[in-house]
Amino acid sequence: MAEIDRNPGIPLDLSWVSSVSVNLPSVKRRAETLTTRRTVKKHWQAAWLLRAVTCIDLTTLSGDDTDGNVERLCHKAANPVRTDLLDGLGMTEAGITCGAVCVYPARVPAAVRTLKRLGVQVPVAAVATGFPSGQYRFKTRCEEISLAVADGAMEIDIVINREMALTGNWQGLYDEVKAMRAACGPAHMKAILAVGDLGSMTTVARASLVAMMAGADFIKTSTGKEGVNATLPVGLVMCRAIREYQQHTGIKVGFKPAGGIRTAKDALAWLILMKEELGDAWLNNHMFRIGASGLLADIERQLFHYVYGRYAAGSELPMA
Ligand SMILES: O=C[C@H](O)COP(=O)(O)O
Repeated sequence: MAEIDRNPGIPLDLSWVSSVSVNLPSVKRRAETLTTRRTVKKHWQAAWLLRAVTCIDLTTLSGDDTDGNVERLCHKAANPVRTDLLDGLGMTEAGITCGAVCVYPARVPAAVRTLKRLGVQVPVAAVATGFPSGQYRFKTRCEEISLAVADGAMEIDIVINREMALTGNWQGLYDEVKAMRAACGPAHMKAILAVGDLGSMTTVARASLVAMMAGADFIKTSTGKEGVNATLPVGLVMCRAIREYQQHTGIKVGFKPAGGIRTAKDALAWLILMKEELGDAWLNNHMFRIGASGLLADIERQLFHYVYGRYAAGSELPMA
């Protein structure tokens, strides 16, 4: 993401924040029609799926992560699609990689080392600030950011303080996110709202705005650990907040749905949402990421089908 502009943020505008409200039935209706009114034509699907691959933050966030499995993840992020499939699609020279590798702070050194050894420009994203709950002291949450940046993370996925959003303490939330943004230094910051914890779509829309006002370069739906994670209706509300922020400030903020996105069909639905609500400027990995631990396997299976006309046996796509 190095070459794109950052979001410098703006002063907190409380009257704008409190003026926001969401009409839930109309959001649901719109989300339902998104994938029925518009589909991706068969002969474009492989191209869209390859685009989705380049937008994946290939993720492992498990208690039993080791340097070994993080190294394997980095190899996969550097070469996400088998060479024969790329040959079959005429994309051998396209240099397709995932958007980033996303890991816990303790795994950043292994990820940075491995990607450097592989010689690919895939950034390492670290979750930080007491991910996933954020229930830690402010000082240690900020220190986690600085340590991950010092270890070479170029992107930081912070979690917001849910209590502040739930109680409408927008000034407190703004101050925290702004301080986190300062701790990120040159690293790009994605603000995870943990939408499944926020109780209402209006709170999601207001928290989206406050995070952007405080300087978030991306807003992200979920940690993947809440009961409800990325859904199209919530994505729609967040994309509209991004659009409103751009209309008022001229600043483009990126979007990252994450949590439970597992199928090629899901990936296409999220791309359609981006195209319909934000336009082509968001159809790239500078402005759009999909946080996922298990999505790539299904995309590779669909690409195999596209190239060979049949689905692969498990043994034919072992890396997936
Ligand atoms: O930030 C990424 C999420 O933790 C990934 O969630 P997932 O494991 O459900 O794909």
